[in-house]
Amino acid sequence: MSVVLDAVTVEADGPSGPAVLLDAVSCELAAPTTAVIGENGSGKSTLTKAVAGLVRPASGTITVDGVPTVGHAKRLRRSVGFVFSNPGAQAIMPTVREDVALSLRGLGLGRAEAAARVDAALAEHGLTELAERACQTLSSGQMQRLALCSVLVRRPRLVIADEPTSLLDARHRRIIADRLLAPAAPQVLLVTHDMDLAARCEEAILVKDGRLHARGRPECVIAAYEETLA
Ligand SMILES: Nc1ncnc2c1ncn2[C@@H]1O[C@H](COP(=O)(O)OP(=O)(O)OP(=O)(O)O)[C@@H](O)[C@H]1O
Repeated sequence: MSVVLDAVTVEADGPSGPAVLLDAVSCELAAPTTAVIGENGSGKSTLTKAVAGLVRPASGTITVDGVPTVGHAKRLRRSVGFVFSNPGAQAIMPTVREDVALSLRGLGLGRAEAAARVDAALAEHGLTELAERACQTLSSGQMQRLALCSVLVRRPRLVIADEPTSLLDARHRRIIADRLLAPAAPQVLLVTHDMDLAARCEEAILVKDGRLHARGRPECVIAAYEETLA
């Protein structure tokens, strides 16, 4: 899918008038995997939330495969999945299985097909044994795997994941990274502070002070990031 940002500015109320969180960002993101890197507070989450239609630009436009993100939330939800950086906020159903199953509502699947898809997704994310557990009893890392599972089970064409491996142990970090970056996986827009993970993407962008500071091969963008930190 082609994600096109054209002069996107995002503002929020600040103590002395509107604060600019994103400042006239323009780019096209069409690589199978794109890493979004940058310092804390640089605007990475704001940018990805705007692409998912969760944040409304003050000016400029964003289109996903030609569909504007503003005013097309329902259509966007069919093809774009968003994994939040605080996974606890994402689980809404009492049990793990119910939470994953809820994601399939509205897709028109038969009961047996939906149940099979939920079982397969739970197994892929190492959650089978936790299927009947109350979501709120999961550890942070288990909750993060549930958040990703609940998004991927819908088979979105574009997955936007905000630091999806930040709470995982080394084994699960590798499993989830391999899954997200697999050739047959959906297109991925990945916010991360893990430079090894960023380096495995096809492309990277560097956000600095709400602006697009660099874009290109991950190794070049990571080098540009390191220069800004020097
Ligand atoms: N609703 C809001 N109101 C005011 N300021 C906001 C709001 N949302 C975000 N900000 C500010 O905008 C800036 C960018 O935030 P954002 O969450 O996009 O950063 P980030 O690059 O994802 O950071 P991190 O790496 O820490 O997750 C930060 O200074 C943040 O405090």
